[in-house]
Amino acid sequence: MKQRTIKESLEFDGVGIHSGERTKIILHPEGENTGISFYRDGVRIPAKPENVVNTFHSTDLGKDGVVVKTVEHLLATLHLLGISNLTIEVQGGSEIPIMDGSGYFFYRSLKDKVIKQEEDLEVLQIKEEVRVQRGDSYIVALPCSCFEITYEGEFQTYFGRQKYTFRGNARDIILARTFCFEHEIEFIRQNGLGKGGSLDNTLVIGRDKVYNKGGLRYQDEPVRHKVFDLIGDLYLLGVSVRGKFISYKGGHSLNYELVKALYKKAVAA
Ligand SMILES: O=C(NO)C1(CSc2ccc(Oc3ccc(Cl)cc3)cc2)CCOCC1
Ligand SMILES: [Zn+2]
Repeated sequence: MKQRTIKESLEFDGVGIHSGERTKIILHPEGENTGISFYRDGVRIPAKPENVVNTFHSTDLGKDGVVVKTVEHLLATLHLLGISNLTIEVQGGSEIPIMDGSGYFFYRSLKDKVIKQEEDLEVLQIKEEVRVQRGDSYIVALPCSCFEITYEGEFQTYFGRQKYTFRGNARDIILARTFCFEHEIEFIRQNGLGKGGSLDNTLVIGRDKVYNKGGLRYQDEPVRHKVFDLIGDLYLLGVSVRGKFISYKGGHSLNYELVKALYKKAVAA
């Protein structure tokens, strides 16, 4: 697979779901082998595992005291489009705009601007089983020439146990929004998070219904979004990944444990 960037700079405006800050991001094309970096307040923060500073309800990067929050949905969209050379300049706030809670607005604007470059993108091929576990949550990476992700969640409320397997088609997950349970909101807000959260950018799930007027975009929207999150967190590896991933109740923290384990193996290889 060839490396890719975009043919011209692109801007997105919006609110950060946790900070509530209004932020503008400007995506700039970059040459081959540059990788993906965020740029804020004069600091360049490569999208790499060593720059992860928080994984509680989002994946945040930081370097030299500068933080860029909630990078996962943009990284997932870039991963799906195979864009691997880009600088994301962050102006105004510290958080990537949540848009409608899914990758749709990023994907819609980016997909027609992708350009192939000369050099190949490195591929990380899973050669042996890698497993990370925390409590009863686990993620297993297995050898496969494919790129396949299965997520199984135990959702309180009427969703109960849901399972979804992604086999590579962006359209199957790009509309899946971030979500929360109505009874979680108070806790999230007490922790100073969710200041920009609303029914416009989050699927809010009650005991026996969703509060969003339009209802669900897919009947299993929450598990599809969890797959989308893992696709974003996996892109911190900065390469194309080949393997079969199975996540049982995983989240950003466990995704990050897996990324560190894979990164360590890849560097050792
Ligand atoms: O998508 C995610 N990460 O990328 C998750 C984000 S959790 C999350 C939960 C709630 C929030 O604030 C809100 C406050 C009030 C309202 Cl009305 C709506 C939202 C904000 C965020 C969900 C899937 O599991 C991983 C975490
Ligand atoms: Zn998410």
